[in-house]
Parts: sequence; C-alpha cells; structure tokens
Amino acid sequence: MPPGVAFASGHFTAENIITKTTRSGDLVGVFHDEAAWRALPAGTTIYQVEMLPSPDGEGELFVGTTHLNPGRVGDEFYMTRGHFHQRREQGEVYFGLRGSGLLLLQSEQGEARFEQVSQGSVHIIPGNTAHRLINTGSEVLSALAVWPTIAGHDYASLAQGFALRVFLWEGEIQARGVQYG
Ligand SMILES: O=P(O)(O)OC[C@H]1O[C@H](O)[C@H](O)[C@@H](O)[C@@H]1O
Ligand SMILES: [Fe+2]
Repeated sequence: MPPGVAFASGHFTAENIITKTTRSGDLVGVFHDEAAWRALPAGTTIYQVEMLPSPDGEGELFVGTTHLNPGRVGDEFYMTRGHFHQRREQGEVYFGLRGSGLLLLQSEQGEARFEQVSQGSVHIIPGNTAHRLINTGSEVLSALAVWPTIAGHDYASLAQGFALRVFLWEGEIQARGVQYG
C-alpha cells in the first residue's frame, strides 16, 4: 500500500513516519511580543511536522505535513519559524489539508505577500522565496509540502524576521509591516 493522507485529520496513513515537534521554547526571537512569549510555557507545542521516509540526494523529494496549532502569542497568531532554502533556487509545493491560514512568501529583496491556505488550496513557492505558515483560524492548520531533498533550510537569513506580521486586533485579522532598524 502506498502512503496516504487522511483528509479529516491531515495525518499520514503510513508506517515509519518521522515526527518533529517545535515548541514555544524553540522559537526564540520569532514572535513580536517578547513578554507574551516568555509567559507561555516553553513546552507548549506550536507545530509538528510529519515526514515520510525519503532517500537523500540529487533529484529526490521530501514529503511532509506541517500541523500548526491555533493560538496566539500576545496578539500575534502562531506561525512556523519560516525559512529560505539553503539552495536558494529550489522551490516547493504546499497543499492545504485542513484549517485556514496564510502562507507568507518573501523575496530576497524583502517583498512580502500572502496566499490564503484552506482545504484543497495549492501553493507553488518559487525559488529564492522564503516561506512561513500562519494559523489565523481556530482549528489546526495542516498543509502538505513537497520539496527537493537537496534544498536544505536557511534560517539565519531571516534572523531579523519577515517584513509582515499577522495579528488579531480589535477582533480582526490584520497584517502589519514591521520596521527593523
Ligand atoms: O522549517 P520550518 O520553517 O520550521 O517549517 C517547518 C517545515 O514546514 C514544511 O513542512 C517544510 O516543507 C519543511 O521543510 C519545514 O521544515
Ligand atoms: Fe521549504
């Protein structure tokens, strides 16, 4: 039997799944409101990534699903750390499985834009584009991703953060530009 995905839960129906959990304490400096981040228990799960086992090497693909919990740090919605690929030219495809949120995309020049993620949405992330998932809903946001095994992750280039942040302000989902300096 080839591996499958259960649409209702977004979980893989396969054996030998590799799971990585990212907790609040792992996300140092990621959220805008540092005091609110400190107030959150460090063991709070923000997201989990399930991956199918995959061979490594040129031409091979990773398949993984990110399950991003609903919640906020202060007013800011839970989100993944986000990254460029180490191999900048390598792209990726996201596919929305459940929940609702935003895919934040940012060029190397710092131009940022969003795509709405919902069940069945397909997102083509071009090369040279940083990407982060943001859960703006009240359910778990799950999205399946396919990317080249050679792509790698570059987190350091985003140490200053993305150019846009998403908050719940006065009951509305609002994106705000961030001034760094
Ligand atoms: O690496 P993060 O920014 O924490 O995102 C978590 C994961 O999300 C997706 O599944 C990506 O395809 C993975 O490559 C990434 O590791
Ligand atoms: Fe990626």
